[in-house]
Amino acid sequence: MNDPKVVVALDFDDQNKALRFVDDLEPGSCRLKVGKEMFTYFGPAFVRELTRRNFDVFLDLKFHDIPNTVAKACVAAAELGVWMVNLHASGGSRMMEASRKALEAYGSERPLLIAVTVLTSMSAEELAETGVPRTPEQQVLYLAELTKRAGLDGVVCSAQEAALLKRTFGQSFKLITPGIRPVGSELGDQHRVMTPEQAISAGVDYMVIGRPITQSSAPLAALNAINDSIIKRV
Ligand SMILES: O=C(O)c1cc(=O)[nH]c(=O)n1[C@@H]1O[C@H](COP(=O)(O)O)[C@@H](O)[C@H]1O
Repeated sequence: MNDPKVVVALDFDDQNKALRFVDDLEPGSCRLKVGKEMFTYFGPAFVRELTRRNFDVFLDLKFHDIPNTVAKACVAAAELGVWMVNLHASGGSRMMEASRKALEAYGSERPLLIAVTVLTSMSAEELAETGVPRTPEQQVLYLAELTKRAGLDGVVCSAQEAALLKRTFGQSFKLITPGIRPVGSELGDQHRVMTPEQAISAGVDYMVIGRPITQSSAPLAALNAINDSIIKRV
């Protein structure tokens, strides 16, 4: 596969277990995501080990801080050689623009810079609880607009919002969607979910999938089944 669509979320608390899991994977069949749990336990060395094995790594630390701090954190991610890095769009356009500019020095080698809109675990009620006076869909659209104007590569959103965002912002604006659940798998803490086939049909560029693969009794078979299910639609 030239451009694997599945980004496996490596949310393990044991590095050796994670690496044994990765031993069975091919860089051509998926990309890998390192998030807050693994990065806090195992740090940059773990990320370097994955890039050494030729995997594209999405460093998912969802930066949200003052513009100078986030821009420098994005540079640190570029130094690590990751494929993609993210920040929270709600940090504002000045923070996003500073980060984009800081990555310009890396030219075509720079990581993709992606903004999180509304977390896929959030329901309408939970979003309202944070003081946002919009539906999740309206807020995703609002933050995606801010992200596009700041010149970032795309957003993290739910696949439920993908068709609307592709229509509004065009094909080149990348959509990365967690909250993916193959038919029959448990929702866990996710709320705004879709199946892999639905997500690809909606125009999603990359799907982040964790527990349905990593917690499966046959993880490789679970990944292969997802890849097979979307291959006709890519
Ligand atoms: O940025 C992310 O990756 C992310 C954004 C979001 O809105 N929702 C979301 O679930 N994620 C991440 O995507 C992964 C989803 O994992 P599973 O729910 O196990 O498939 C987790 O590692 C989350 O941290």
